[in-house]
Amino acid sequence: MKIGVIGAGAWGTALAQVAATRDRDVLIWAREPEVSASINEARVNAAFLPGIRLSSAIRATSDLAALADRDALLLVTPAQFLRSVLAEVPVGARPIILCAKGIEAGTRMLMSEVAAEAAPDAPIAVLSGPTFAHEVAAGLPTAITLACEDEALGRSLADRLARPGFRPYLSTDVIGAEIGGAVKNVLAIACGVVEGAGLGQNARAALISRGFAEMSRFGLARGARVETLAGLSGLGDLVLTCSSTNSRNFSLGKGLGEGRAAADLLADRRTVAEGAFTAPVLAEAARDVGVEMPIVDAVCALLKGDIKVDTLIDALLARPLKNEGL
Ligand SMILES: NC(=O)C1=CN([C@@H]2O[C@H](COP(=O)(O)OP(=O)(O)OC[C@H]3O[C@@H](n4cnc5c(N)ncnc54)[C@H](O)[C@@H]3O)[C@@H](O)[C@H]2O)C=CC1
Ligand SMILES: O=C(CO)COP(=O)(O)O
Repeated sequence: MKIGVIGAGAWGTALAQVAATRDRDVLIWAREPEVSASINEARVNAAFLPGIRLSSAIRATSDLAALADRDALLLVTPAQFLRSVLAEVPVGARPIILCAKGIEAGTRMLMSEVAAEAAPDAPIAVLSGPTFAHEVAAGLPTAITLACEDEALGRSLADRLARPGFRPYLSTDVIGAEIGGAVKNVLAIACGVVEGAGLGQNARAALISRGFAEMSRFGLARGARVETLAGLSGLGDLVLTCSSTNSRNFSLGKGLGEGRAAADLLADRRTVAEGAFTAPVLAEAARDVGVEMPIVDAVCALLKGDIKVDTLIDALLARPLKNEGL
């Protein structure tokens, strides 16, 4: 199975590196010609994954047509660009593995729903979990969920990607795997705010727990399974991303917590903080299914610049007491 990777940001590059540990022919599409050149000539992705020496089995191209000979495609552009990129690739009936974490603005669609529209004949899998790209590319031990409704295809894709240090766990719950990854990015912004505002470790733990309750309420309303939400792609990724400034979403939140404006923090960024795009569309999607997500609403308000951090924290803490259950 010849693997093609579409998107040469940090995560696409790390996944190409994973595929290339056993495979002598991995092709990655980079939107930026200078990134293709850097991978092909210097064996490094200086723009998006600096400091990692890349396998000589990875070839880069900036021509999407070059992916025509690939047997399976990993889609690793940011979520808001999945549809436009798929429109340019004649995917046909080749399996696609969706790796972006987000919800499409405007349509409120999950990535699998976008892909089903844009590449209707392609079998779909989702790859999502606690996976900082730098650690994966450096070969550090990592576990991840690979969800595919077709169990036999899921198994063959997992076998194709698995390495001793990279363990896919199989699931058939595509929606559940996607919801965990999309929601945790917004919650990571909230945890960053707690850090930036100096609110302490108790507050961070409370936010992870109550954030998980929000993720679960929304996930269950959308048909996700409990064990997926409590697994690698849900709780696992929530804990990782809420714990470290290695997360772009957590760092964005930290800046907000320190009182900086979202517009300033987001201006001129080359790397993506998906939670900033997901937050408003997630809040709308939650309202569609009648689910309360107060932490997500708070992140939206902060990103819009509608409210100051102190006022927001006071409002969250003043909410009526309630039962802990969902
Ligand atoms: N970096 C990480 O550790 C992980 C990232 N992800 C997810 O992978 C997805 C991609 O993130 P990263 O690789 O980190 O990106 P990145 O932040 O490293 O790079 C940004 C990417 O956006 C691409 N881009 C910019 N404008 C574009 C356009 N108009 N059309 C298509 N692509 C465009 C750039 O070419 C580049 O590949 C995101 O959804 C992210 O949440 C998932 C797991 C881990
Ligand atoms: O998804 C990730 C880790 O699983 C990466 O998180 P950030 O996008 O916040 O850096």
